[in-house]
Amino acid sequence: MEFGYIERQQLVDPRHVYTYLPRWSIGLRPNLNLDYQVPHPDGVLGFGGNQDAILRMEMERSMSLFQIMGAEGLVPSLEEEMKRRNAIHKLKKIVREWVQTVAYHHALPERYLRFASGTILTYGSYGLGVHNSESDIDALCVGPCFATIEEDFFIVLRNILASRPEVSDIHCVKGAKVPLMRFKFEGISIDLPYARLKVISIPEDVDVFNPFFLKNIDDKSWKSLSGVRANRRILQLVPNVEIFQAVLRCVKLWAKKRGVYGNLLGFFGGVHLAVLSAFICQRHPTASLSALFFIFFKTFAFWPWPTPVILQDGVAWPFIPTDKVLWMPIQLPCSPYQFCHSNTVRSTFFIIKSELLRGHTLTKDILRPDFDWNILFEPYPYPRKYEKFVKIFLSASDKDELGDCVGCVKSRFRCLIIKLEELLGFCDPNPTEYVDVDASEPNLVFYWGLPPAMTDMINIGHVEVEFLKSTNNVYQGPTGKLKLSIVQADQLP
Ligand SMILES: Nc1ncnc2c1ncn2[C@@H]1O[C@H](COP(=O)(O)OP(=O)(O)OP(=O)(O)O)[C@@H](O)[C@H]1O
Ligand SMILES: [Mg+2]
Ligand SMILES: [Mg+2]
Repeated sequence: MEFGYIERQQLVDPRHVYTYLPRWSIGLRPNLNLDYQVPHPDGVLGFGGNQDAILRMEMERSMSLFQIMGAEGLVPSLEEEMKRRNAIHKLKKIVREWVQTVAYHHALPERYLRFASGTILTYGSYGLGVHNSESDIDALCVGPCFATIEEDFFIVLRNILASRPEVSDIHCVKGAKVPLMRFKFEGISIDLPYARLKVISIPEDVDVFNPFFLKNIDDKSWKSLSGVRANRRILQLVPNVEIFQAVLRCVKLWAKKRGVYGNLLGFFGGVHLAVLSAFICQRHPTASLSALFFIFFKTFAFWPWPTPVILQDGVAWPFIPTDKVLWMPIQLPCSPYQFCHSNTVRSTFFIIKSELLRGHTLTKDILRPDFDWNILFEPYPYPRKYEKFVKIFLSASDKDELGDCVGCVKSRFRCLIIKLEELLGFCDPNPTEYVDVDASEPNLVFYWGLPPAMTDMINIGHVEVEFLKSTNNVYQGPTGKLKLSIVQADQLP
């Protein structure tokens, strides 16, 4: 059913053979050299034929995408939106008061005291306007020169937040590339990194591109600011923000349904998909939503990786070489033009590629009368595709401890994927998180697909020990439990 009509294509176009192969076999094959060219703008869908009819069809396809977005709850209700705005408003107030407290503790002279201020800048999916009711709010706390990250942010502000009735589940993630506090504010997940500027007074909507505010800032602050700067640049570069938001929502939905969303597992993160979507929107300023979604697949299914994807903004960027092997380099559109951090490994690269090819195969006949978007968004059927899975079971005596332990283990998932890849040649890290309701302790479970051959030969106990060693380097808190085992498809929840 799923690929019923593709069979015909398979006869004429050998590259569609790939869509038939299980994900695990794709990586074992040499790359086909496809002489592919990015399609030319507008009207891409209608080669010849009646232009009016084509436009009408395109509009219909775009409308059904909007309906799917609504049905999937991708657009938050007005009430949810107000709740988020209110949370940010309150957070800004807390930050302003915190700056005053810290200024007082640091004995800031009276004449400066009344100017001392800080602010909150939102970014991530919320900043781009593509969040849904489940998304976190990525909020950068911007503080003045005298407020340190170690004491004033991670201790004083943390205690202020912890004492508020709206705040729960607060964790400090100090060891991350971008150190942050993670907590719930009135039930909404907040990621709160910190940037310290070398000024005393910070305007509420401080210009993150103004060199005056960026002078002499430390490395951590620079990294924290880069998220906000990248997001704002993306919004400046796309020709139509609303269409870009719709494309990105659709692309994220597709990636989540097909199990290729989650940077920690080696798949796309929000920022990667934002740059890829912006890239398409920028090159096709007048194309409709359905056309852009089609072009997205057509472009990236055959992208000559590792050629980097670079959003143009009128200046020729230097190509910044890196010593790390990058499978899918995607450049951030703001100085210093680094690549988005990525955990992609060989397995996840080929999984992403195979899903992009599937996307292209399914959307290239978008104007067919019986075309249906729902097939594109069908969840990836793991239990049908793999016989064996590695089960990763994490548990702890309470929810807080589990939160810490999960954060740490997830940050080391790349090591585990690489280990399994070394032993078995392939691993499909399904990002879905399950809970074992029969277990007595709070827990979280992952099931990653494995290739059929050789699974019986690996010593999963040994893999567990090796993986635990790698997590011990980053996790010194009270220990949660980690158990790896191999299970059959029919043991999946
Ligand atoms: N791998 C990365 N490389 C560079 N910047 C990143 C990376 N991951 C996150 N960021 C920055 O942090 C922001 C928030 O990341 P987050 O993981 O919350 O994604 P998101 O786009 O908000 O999607 P989601 O809806 O899943 O939360 C991104 O928009 C980006 O600016
Ligand atoms: Mg986010
Ligand atoms: Mg986040």
